[in-house]
Amino acid sequence: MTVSRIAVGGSSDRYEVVIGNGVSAELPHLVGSSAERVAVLYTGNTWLIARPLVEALEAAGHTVHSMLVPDGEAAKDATVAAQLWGKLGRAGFTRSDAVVGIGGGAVTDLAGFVAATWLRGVRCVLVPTTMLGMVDAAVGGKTGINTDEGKNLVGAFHPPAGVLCDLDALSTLPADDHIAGLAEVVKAGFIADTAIVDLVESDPREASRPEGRHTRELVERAVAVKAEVVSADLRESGRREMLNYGHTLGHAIERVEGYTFRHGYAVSVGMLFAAELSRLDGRIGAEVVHRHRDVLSSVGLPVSYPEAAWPRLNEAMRVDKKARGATLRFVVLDAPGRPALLASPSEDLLTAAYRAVSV
Ligand SMILES: NC(=O)c1ccc[n+]([C@@H]2O[C@H](COP(=O)([O-])OP(=O)(O)OC[C@H]3O[C@@H](n4cnc5c(N)ncnc54)[C@H](O)[C@@H]3O)[C@@H](O)[C@H]2O)c1
Ligand SMILES: O=C(O)C(=O)C[C@@H](O)[C@H](O)[C@H](O)COP(=O)(O)O
Ligand SMILES: [Zn+2]
Repeated sequence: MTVSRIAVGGSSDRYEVVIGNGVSAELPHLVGSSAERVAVLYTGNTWLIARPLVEALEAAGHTVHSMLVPDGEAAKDATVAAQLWGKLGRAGFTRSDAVVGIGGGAVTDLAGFVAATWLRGVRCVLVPTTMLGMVDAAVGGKTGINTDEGKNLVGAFHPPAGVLCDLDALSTLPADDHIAGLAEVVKAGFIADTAIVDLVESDPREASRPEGRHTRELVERAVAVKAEVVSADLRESGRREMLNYGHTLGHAIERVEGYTFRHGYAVSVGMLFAAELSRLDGRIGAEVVHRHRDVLSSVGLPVSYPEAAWPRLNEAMRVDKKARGATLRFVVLDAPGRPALLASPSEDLLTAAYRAVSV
């Protein structure tokens, strides 16, 4: 059994992302012996994965508090976080105790946020169970919840103590959720490691299946991209912004849809929009835009959105975290593998780019 270990962070906050089949068995070791109490956050869809891990933690001598949270984006809500703070308080969680998140990106974002805020920060271990969670959400220490005003508007940077990407978990993931995760994989390809794009292009059908022969390499390569970027710039004061490629429009779509549209799907449309912006700003040729459209649609990701939504999307983009005052800032490409920032594009440019991705 091959296990890959990708280091993230510097000397003071170093942790590993462990990738392989069966690696969630390492959970008790990562939680560590100093934690007496362990809160395990899971959803109805991840209980079968969480139950043996809860039993392993109990066998290791921890008092486990299993905490069911709502499925999907409904978990990333202030009322859910407040309920969990109440449970931690009533159970007497102290600074030596730990929080574990077992689920997709929504659960790991919530678990990280609760761990970051409880007593101003306790140990957190993440066991992502979706493709998207493994390649992106659980890595890098961005935690957060949504508000009515926008996506991830409340949160904290709180790196986990470790991340266990157990590829076995992907066997029960619905196909649409696997495909949504491929959007962040392709993103890592276009911003940094174009071998990822080559790999998906070489066999889109294989890439679309969790058990496909390229899955492990896609996870490893995307995690390596994220690890390298967040190790250099945890708090997003510069370089990390590249990981937001496709997210300015993507988050606006999620908000306009009331957070019912898969994050990965929204990012897919958002990436095509960012590619069109790059082309219209004279940075890349039409062939790079075609490459985006072809590779994203080849795995079943959406590449267009209704034209009539533009006024609402344009307004929703204003709360993007990369904005500075009234200045909108977009991650664009100078070439595949060379991201750049575009500040204050004109309304005409934005409208033209949207027209190119709308139906
Ligand atoms: N913090 C970050 O850096 C970061 C990065 C990317 C995305 N995100 C966030 O991640 C979230 C999206 O994550 P997601 O795509 O994993 O969605 P998700 O967490 O909503 O999970 C998708 C669905 O899959 C189900 N599921 C999870 N694992 C399963 C399994 N093994 N078998 C069967 N069903 C399973 C879930 O219950 C859910 O219904 C968004 O909120 C996004 O903002 C955060
Ligand atoms: O880790 C990052 O940095 C990213 O931007 C990764 C994104 O894929 C992710 O969706 C992130 O949650 C977006 O962050 P936000 O700061 O734009 O809310
Ligand atoms: Zn994302």
